[in-house]
Amino acid sequence: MTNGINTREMILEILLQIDEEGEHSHIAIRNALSKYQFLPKQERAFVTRVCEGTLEYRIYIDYIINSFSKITVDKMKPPIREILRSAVYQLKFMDRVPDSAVCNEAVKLAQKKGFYNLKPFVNGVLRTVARQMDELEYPSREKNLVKYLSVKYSMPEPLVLRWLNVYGEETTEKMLADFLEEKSLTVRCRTYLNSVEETCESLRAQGVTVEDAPYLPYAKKISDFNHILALDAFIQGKIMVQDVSSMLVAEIANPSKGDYVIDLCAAPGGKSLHMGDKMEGFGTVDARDVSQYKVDLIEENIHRAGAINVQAKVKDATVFDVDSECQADIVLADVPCSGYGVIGKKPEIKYRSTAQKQEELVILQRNILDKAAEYVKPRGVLIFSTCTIAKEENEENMMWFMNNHPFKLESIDEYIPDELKSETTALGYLQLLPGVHGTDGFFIARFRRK
Ligand SMILES: C[S@@+](CC[C@H](N)C(=O)[O-])C[C@H]1O[C@@H](n2cnc3c(N)ncnc32)[C@H](O)[C@@H]1O
Repeated sequence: MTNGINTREMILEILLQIDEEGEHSHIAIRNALSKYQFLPKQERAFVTRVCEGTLEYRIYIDYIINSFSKITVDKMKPPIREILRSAVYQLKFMDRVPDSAVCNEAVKLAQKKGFYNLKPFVNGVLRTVARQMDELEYPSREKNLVKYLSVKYSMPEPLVLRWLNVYGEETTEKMLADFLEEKSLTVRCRTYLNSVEETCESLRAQGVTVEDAPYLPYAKKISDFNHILALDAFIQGKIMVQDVSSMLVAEIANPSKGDYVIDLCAAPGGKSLHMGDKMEGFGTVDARDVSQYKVDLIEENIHRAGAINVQAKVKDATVFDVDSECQADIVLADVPCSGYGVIGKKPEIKYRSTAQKQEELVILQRNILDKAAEYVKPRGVLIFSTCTIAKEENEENMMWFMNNHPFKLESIDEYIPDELKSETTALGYLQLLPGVHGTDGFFIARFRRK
């Protein structure tokens, strides 16, 4: 209990919002923490870790609970289920709170939420878990590889199976392990108006640890800070939160100073602003997205960056815009996708994916690519990118596009670091895999209009 706010209750509310109301985890956590701004740093960190950890390890945790409870997790009332899950996360993965306190707090919370008669059940399950979880037998790797990987890395079986078929056992396991790794935040130091060194000095002066991120000299990993909103380098627009994989998009697009660039799915504006910076304030980046809410996010970033050559507009990329026909030197189609490449940052993605959603996404992506093709000038460039590792959304869409539009793939080797060059980059595309390339999972293809 801190200043009248029960952190366990906060955790429960956040988890229910994510699971029952479908909220994104980072938004549910951010909203709850900004409501209780006076919470000390340590308590904020505790709430964040328990929420994120409970979500990341849900399948693993449910396996433990189901091994000791007569009622399986899927039959429990949602508040009881989340109270048990978050308590088991603390018992299994955190040393900060003694086991007995974890159990007592969970029982008290169940009572407070009106489940007086379930107090003995919550108490019984948690005390048994605390006593016996280390002797629990997990699925056998030899007998059932899919189930073993699913429980160990808390990944739904259909996704494990799909990746085993595409990427094989070794790569799949590397990706699964990487999704659960805690990572520092990656930022792009804007080189257009400041030197990287000045920006790093400003960060270090505020106690931030700054390390090199892979591949790009202006990409840095930052840690040891309480809130990014309090960092001068952030307030002054010297850094943008962006994964290296996403920075590679502007490298591969390689815009020239006076270009006209259309970014069809731009919010919150990471790649638009990067391209604007590479154009050193000249030319125009038309940053579009489907709703005013999304465009407001781009505007916020344009304002913070003080970017003069990026403009944000509401425009639905599935609706043909006659005024843009054959106008752009470069079109970026960074399309909405399944997001499997960023499961490490948004763990709820793994529990929400279905085959039907995936099929609908491919239809939407092709619809957007059809329009994107029309906006590229003759001999202009189209960049197609996603933050996923699904072949249907990446390579298969790329092949479909080439077969249906007057474009050809073009080598990206001159725009990327040597470590990333391969047979596919010589052809014109790059699939980055988590745990293999040290970035989020990401796909980028570069086409030239004939
Ligand atoms: C992968 S995100 C874009 C990230 C962005 N390019 C960046 O670097 O910050 C995909 C975006 O597509 C947008 N989107 C979805 N459907 C759209 C549509 N029909 N027209 C335009 N944008 C759309 C979503 O709102 C979302 O912001």
